[in-house]
Amino acid sequence: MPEVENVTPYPVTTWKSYRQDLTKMDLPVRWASDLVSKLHDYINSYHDEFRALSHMRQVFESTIRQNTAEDEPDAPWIEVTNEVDADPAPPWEFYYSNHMWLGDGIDPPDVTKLVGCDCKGKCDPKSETCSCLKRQAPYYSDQDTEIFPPGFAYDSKGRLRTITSAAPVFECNALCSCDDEECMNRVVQHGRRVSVALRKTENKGWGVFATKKILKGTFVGVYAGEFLRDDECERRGLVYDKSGRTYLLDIDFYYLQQARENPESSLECQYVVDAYHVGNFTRFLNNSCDPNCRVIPCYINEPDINKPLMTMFTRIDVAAGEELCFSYYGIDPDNPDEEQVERTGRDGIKNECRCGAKNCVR
Ligand SMILES: C[S@@+](CC[C@H](N)C(=O)[O-])C[C@H]1O[C@@H](n2cnc3c(N)ncnc32)[C@H](O)[C@@H]1O
Repeated sequence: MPEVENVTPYPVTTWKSYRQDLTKMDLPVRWASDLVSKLHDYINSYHDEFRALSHMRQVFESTIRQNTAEDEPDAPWIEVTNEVDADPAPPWEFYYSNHMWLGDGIDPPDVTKLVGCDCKGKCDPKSETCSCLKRQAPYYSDQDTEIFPPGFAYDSKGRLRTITSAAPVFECNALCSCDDEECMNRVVQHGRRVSVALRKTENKGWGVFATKKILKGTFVGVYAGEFLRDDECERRGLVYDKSGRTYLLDIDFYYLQQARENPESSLECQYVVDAYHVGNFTRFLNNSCDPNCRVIPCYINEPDINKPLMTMFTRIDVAAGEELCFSYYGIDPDNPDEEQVERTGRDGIKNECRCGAKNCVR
């Protein structure tokens, strides 16, 4: 067919060119250097007795609500409870946020490299053209196609179809033409739906507890925090080690390790998420040698394979009242023989592990 000449002085706008224009759009970028600590500085300047007042718990809960009002308006309220000692809330040492905050030397996502699918309405898990599905497929190609037919990472209820491997998830993104509400390949981007509480534990500090039953494969939350280069974290790790508490989480998955072994790899350094100064409830997830959650790498508007979001999903059904935990050491009860990745790297637990699991190995 001959090219149609554009006879008007204005460019012809098609759906495709409209989406290409979106690549010039600015996705919101948050810089760690812009983080504010006004509220916690103010509260920490109060007298100890005032900070110990029980109503500080409500201030903490309201701060969570206020800082997440835009990105998870429908998420269940996070309650803070403590039946162990008199602390009304966790220490006022971090800014509550569900987002990633970029540290020095970290480039924002290059949206000109982001590819969006051309699907209309709901993305079809049997589609032969959906580019998001094509991106997902190689990571699931080793599955038995009888019991695990090709498709998206999620089932129609938004739960992971397999949780027995840390295969990455590629969600539809800001450049996709599918429907934001209807598409089954958009789960993490819609935010938390599970009911959780922050509770003080007997011997591991604060922890995260399910307040309602959570089914296997359910999205729990993004491990939000500062997105940093590994070298920056070496220094931080030494400081955290002294306190015996760390919130560093290495981004180190099997497929990134394989890429790094390739001599032509573009991966300059490893990346790390630090949830000490900024983070959400997932920063309170404790370690377990028999975990009920697992870290899954997830990509939404980030085309760089080295920079996934670290997302938490349940790996088994979790009953109301159970503590949510993951393995800092990459222990995977589904693949016990697999080589373990030391996930928090720098001594996630300085002293002995108090997870209480029968198979506790630390
Ligand atoms: C990411 S934080 C988890 C939240 C922490 N409990 C708090 O109160 O802020 C990691 C720290 O919690 C403690 N921790 C987590 N799991 C533990 C376990 N199984 N046994 C002992 N301490 C644990 C260690 O101090 C560790 O460095």
